[in-house]
Amino acid sequence: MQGDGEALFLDCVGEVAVAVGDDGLSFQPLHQEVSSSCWSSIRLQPKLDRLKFSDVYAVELLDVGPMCGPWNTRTVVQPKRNTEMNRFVIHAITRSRKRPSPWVPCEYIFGHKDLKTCKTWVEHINACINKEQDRPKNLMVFVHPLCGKGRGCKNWETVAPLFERAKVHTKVIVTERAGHAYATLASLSDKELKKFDGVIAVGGDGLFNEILNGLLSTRYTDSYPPTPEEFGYLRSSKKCQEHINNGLNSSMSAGDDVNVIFPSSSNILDDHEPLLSTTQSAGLDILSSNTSDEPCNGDQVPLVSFPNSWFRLGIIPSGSTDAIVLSTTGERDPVTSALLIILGRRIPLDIAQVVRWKSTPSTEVVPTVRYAASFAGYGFYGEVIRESEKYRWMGPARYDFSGTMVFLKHRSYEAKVAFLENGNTHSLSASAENVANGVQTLEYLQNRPHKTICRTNCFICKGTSTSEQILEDNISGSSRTASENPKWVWSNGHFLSVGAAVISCRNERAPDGLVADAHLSDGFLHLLLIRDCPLPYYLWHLTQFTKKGSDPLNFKFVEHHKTTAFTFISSHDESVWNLDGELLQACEVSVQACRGLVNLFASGPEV
Ligand SMILES: Nc1ncnc2c1ncn2[C@@H]1O[C@H](COP(=O)(O)OP(=O)(O)OP(=O)(O)O)[C@@H](O)[C@H]1O
Repeated sequence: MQGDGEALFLDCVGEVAVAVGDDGLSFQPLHQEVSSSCWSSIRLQPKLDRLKFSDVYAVELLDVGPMCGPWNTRTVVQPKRNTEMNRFVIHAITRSRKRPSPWVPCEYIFGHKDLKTCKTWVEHINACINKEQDRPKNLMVFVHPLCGKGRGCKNWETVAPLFERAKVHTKVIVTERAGHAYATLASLSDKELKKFDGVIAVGGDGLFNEILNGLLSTRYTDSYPPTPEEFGYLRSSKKCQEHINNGLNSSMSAGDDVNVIFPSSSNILDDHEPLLSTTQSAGLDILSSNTSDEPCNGDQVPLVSFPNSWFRLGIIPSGSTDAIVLSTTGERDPVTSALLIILGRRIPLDIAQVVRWKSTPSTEVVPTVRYAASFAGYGFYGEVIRESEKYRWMGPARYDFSGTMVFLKHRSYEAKVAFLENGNTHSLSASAENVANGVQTLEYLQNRPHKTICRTNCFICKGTSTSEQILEDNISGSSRTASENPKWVWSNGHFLSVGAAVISCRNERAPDGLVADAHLSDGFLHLLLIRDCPLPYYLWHLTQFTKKGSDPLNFKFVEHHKTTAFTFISSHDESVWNLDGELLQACEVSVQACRGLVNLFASGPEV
């Protein structure tokens, strides 16, 4: 099988010499008649002569069956068309050169007169693909049956055979209510969780957000976001201490005064939102072994903590909003996502940790932790989600309808925002006085930083310190790393919206996303403060998002700060936040970017 290779018959191509290399197979046609045009027959990539094991997800022995010669050569090459042979098939992926993002399953069917030869090839290729690192063997899959237009189950049925073929075991749970996935994961013992290589959401951003929160609620034990001194929650540490003393939190350590370690088990206190209610039993057999046989862990430190290098999350896009999938794979395609999962692709993802200190100005301070993978937004963004709940019967169209209603109300909210200014990171600021002037000046346009788009193998996310990166940082005026002495900068006034994008948040309405140059794992949030401005300017700003290559942040009433953390205070009674499309009532929050907190089955967008 090495060297010059063994002669096999490749369906639709003819006789080829197949050789096994370190990282894949190579094919050489044995007859000149097998021209390059034939090589690019329907099943193969143009001019493909090599198949990498990293792109192969299964190999199977087939029954004896017909093999076709080259479909477009005039000369008949041996053996003749439709000769019966012993066969085996290699299942792999293919991509088009023009549009590399969608991954398409393809088959290479090989034939040989001798069954034993076919069996030996299958065993050998299987051994090679089993050596491929990082492929999942056991996954927990949550299917949201009502997501999108009820596509969840159908999408899972479409991709499930790919997992079966690749021998990836799946434990499938069809969700019965909002909060089901959260409750299952939050109450799952670490011993049970460790049996899985990852969790997959067959749904939209909302289901993914639930899974994320269920996993992190008790397993991420780092400190709260930093807050400015003026925020004044020194008293909160006392509050947290009371919770610990009451036994609500077992893994808290005495940290600094303000930013104490306090995992979101405090969420138990809040039963108004499905995600925050953990008291309801998930009613699943996987929970039956929950605590009884958990190995004794003296320090009560969770066995599974985040970040870690082994566990991954995946999404089979099926929701009405699939911004996380679009921003991390470049496609909204269940098959592409399934193949990225099966082949074990990996990318770290920043997560926003959002601590709600108060839900309304009159309520007590009770810190509650939530996590968002794509976006946290207030004002317009929160109102659209709240309004859309009234029109659930409309399906996904409710977002357009409520967006229009909220836009026409043109409501602004008085708030104070403080963000950490990190040395060289760029800030494009508006001031309250000149918002009515609309777009930015020519000087701004000339000085604005160069955009570095996050792509597959993004050097900014990898954090490598290459000379190109230093050069790029100099050109862009931005820096990957936070400054050692960041300072708090306050921005007060009336805002139409306040939003923090963790990733670009591409979606079908906004092809470049909310922030085109946001990165998947650079450790930064993009804080967007939209000051009150005349309605037509706001409309102009919003419509810019729908055009590829436009600059929606190029308005004087828009502030854009690349930061690692911010704090928000509003005295508004009905303050609501939109976290990955899910509602959270909160008038005081602190937010921080947690760099690479989780890993995704993805390889970055090929944009
Ligand atoms: N079986 C279920 N019944 C009702 N709601 C569910 C169920 N399973 C999950 N949910 C909740 O539905 C919400 C939306 O889920 P998801 O994002 O997957 O779908 P979607 O179609 O994009 O939804 P939406 O349009 O409401 O954002 C999430 O908050 C999730 O917790």
